Amino acid sequence: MSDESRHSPAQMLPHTRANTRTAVVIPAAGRGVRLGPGAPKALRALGGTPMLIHAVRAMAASRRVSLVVVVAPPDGAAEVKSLLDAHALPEWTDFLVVPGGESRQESVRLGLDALPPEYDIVLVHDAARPLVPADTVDTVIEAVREGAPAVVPALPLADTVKQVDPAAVPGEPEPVVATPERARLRAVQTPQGFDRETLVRAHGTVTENVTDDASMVEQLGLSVVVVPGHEEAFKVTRPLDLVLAEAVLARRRLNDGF
Ligand SMILES: Nc1ccn([C@@H]2O[C@H](COP(=O)(O)OP(=O)(O)OP(=O)(O)O)[C@@H](O)[C@H]2O)c(=O)n1
Ligand SMILES: C[C@](O)(CO)[C@H](O)COP(=O)(O)O
Repeated sequence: MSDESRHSPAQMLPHTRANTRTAVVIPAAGRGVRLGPGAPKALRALGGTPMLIHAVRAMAASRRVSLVVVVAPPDGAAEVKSLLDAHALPEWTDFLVVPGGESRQESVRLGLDALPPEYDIVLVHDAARPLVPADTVDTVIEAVREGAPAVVPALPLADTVKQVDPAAVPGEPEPVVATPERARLRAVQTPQGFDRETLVRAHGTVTENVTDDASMVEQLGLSVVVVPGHEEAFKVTRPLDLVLAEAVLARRRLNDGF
């Protein structure tokens, strides 16, 4: 075979995943310690509706999402299933509920284990990011369909970031060891999108605790790409985030006229 025929233009096109089915795993099993005392974070109200329901609806708003797997607090799967039964979802979206684990990573893996075989694109979305717009979800799915094994939505940073000495004395001022160039940094959100086989392999390979799924794919030596995130996809972590989320929701309801 000549070099030309071995590298014909068709062969050089990135592998695309045109006839695909997309599922979302929503880890919702966290306690929400940083938000303060109360029910598990995903079940706390935002605009009178549990945060988890907002997150599920945000995923189901994309017509490409046909299954949502909710990973519930370990002893709360029945309660979460009743909640989902009681709140309307679009008719094109099914859901499953499974109990979660001790860490976010373990909860995501338990969600992946429950995925039926016909789904080849998997998104992982924090229940704690209830207000991500549908356009962001679609942008992530599109990039995976076009061939990227792992896709993260992200935003440039507004603050300068300092790296501190890991050996700093607790309670004492922390010595700065570096200032990474801000223009090259991104604050990463969810949903993160994956070719299913890649994500399953990452969760089966990486054993150390990490803070997002895409970093596990990076550890496999595979490429991860960034697409534009959205300001409203912020994570509800601390009490002030909940104040902001209520304000964003109120603004949306005003704009939608209800
Ligand atoms: N054992 C865990 C821990 C976290 N999560 C989920 O992972 C997402 C991101 O985690 P985070 O915002 O840290 O939530 P919590 O762990 O609940 O927060 P905290 O660390 O303040 O307790 C959340 O949707 C959370 O429910 C999970 O499914 N299982
Ligand atoms: C996955 C994530 O939302 C990306 O920013 C984030 O790392 C989750 O961190 P958390 O401490 O578990 O909330």
